[in-house]
Amino acid sequence: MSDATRISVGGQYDVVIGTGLLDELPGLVGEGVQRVLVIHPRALATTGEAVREDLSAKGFEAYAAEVPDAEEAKTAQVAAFLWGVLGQAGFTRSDAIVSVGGGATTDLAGFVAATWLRGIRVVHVPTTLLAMVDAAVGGKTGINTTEGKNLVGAFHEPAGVLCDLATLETLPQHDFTAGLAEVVKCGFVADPVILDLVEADPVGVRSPSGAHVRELIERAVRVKADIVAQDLKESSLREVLNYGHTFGHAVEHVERYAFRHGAAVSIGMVYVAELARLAGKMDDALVDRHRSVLTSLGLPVTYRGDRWPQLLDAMKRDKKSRGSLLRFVVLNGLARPVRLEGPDPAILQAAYAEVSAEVTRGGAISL
Ligand SMILES: NC(=O)c1ccc[n+]([C@@H]2O[C@H](COP(=O)([O-])OP(=O)(O)OC[C@H]3O[C@@H](n4cnc5c(N)ncnc54)[C@H](O)[C@@H]3O)[C@@H](O)[C@H]2O)c1
Ligand SMILES: O=C(O)C(=O)C[C@@H](O)[C@H](O)[C@H](O)COP(=O)(O)O
Ligand SMILES: [Zn+2]
Repeated sequence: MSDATRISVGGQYDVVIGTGLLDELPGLVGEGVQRVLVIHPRALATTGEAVREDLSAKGFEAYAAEVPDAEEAKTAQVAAFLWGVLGQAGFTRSDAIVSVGGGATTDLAGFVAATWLRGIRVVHVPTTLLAMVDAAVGGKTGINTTEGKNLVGAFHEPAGVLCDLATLETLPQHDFTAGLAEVVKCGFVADPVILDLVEADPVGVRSPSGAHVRELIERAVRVKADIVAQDLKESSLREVLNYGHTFGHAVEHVERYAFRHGAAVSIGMVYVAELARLAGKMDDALVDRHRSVLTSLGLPVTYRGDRWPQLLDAMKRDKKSRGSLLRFVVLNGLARPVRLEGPDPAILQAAYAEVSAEVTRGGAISL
């Protein structure tokens, strides 16, 4: 009997969580589809080829394209390479893409699916914790430009998301830990039981086989599914999923993606908690809870203190900005997200001092 959990995203598609799910892939790719392109990163060459062979055995004209690992894949050049593959193989509007990989791969493959012939079918097979709980769900796709993170993209929902938990077994520890940052984010913005579960067993949840890991994945997916079902195109509510990302994306950009996304978001959540405290919206205990939960998982909560002009510049290009107005998602108490618009530049910098202070005292935890 299947152990799968199915979480519907607004009745449009399901996120399936379990093991041995690949049998479901041909059905999700769809009956009328002739050609399928499996897009996978270098690190998953064997898995990507196995998926391609399986689809081929099921009668599809199946191709595979290898892309660079991690953030190096999210470029216009790599997207153009994939458009070339699709063009040469003659992909039509009734053909499909399957992504097999982490969030960088699902973002890229989703973007290529959104733009090829103005939109073809895509199925995501996320293989990192972060991609399962966040990137593969909700239809945000994108690539980076020289100026910043995810600056080019489209909303393009998948036809389905298959989260095979067995794939997490080969994920390096630091990537699994980075994914926990987005799980914790869901705890702070919407589902505090997530925080209780992490606090009850911070060591156990750092392993894919940890007792509460599946529940954490399911809870985080439910948070995301519930929000994107109400506001796919981020006209308002969806912005809460960007908690910690204004500063986090700036760190990623300034560090030229040497930090994993989840690690940068971890620092970004502490930054925005400090900002909320300075704006009179968050008490000390909740700020401390950010630091203690994230630190207990081995996530970083500090950043070097000598990058303010670059960080501020990068934050201005955040998608929540409006004109010259910086906008942040902050918490006005646990699971009560609100907007903080155009904060006083003095508290913006003071919050930075709070996350950078510890670097000089004892050194940052890095991932
Ligand atoms: N679209 C969204 O809603 C959304 C949400 C969150 C994050 N993101 C994006 O997701 C990206 C981060 O995703 P990520 O943390 O999954 O990182 P990633 O995709 O960069 O993957 C991390 C590394 O793990 C490798 N890998 C993937 N699966 C593996 C496995 N099972 N075993 C061994 N190695 C494996 C990858 O090749 C890569 O080197 C960022 O670009 C971020 O902007 C998008
Ligand atoms: O789904 C969303 O909406 C999110 O904001 C989820 C984030 O975790 C994710 O990193 C997203 O890619 C950020 O989007 P961006 O619009 O700030 O580029
Ligand atoms: Zn994120």
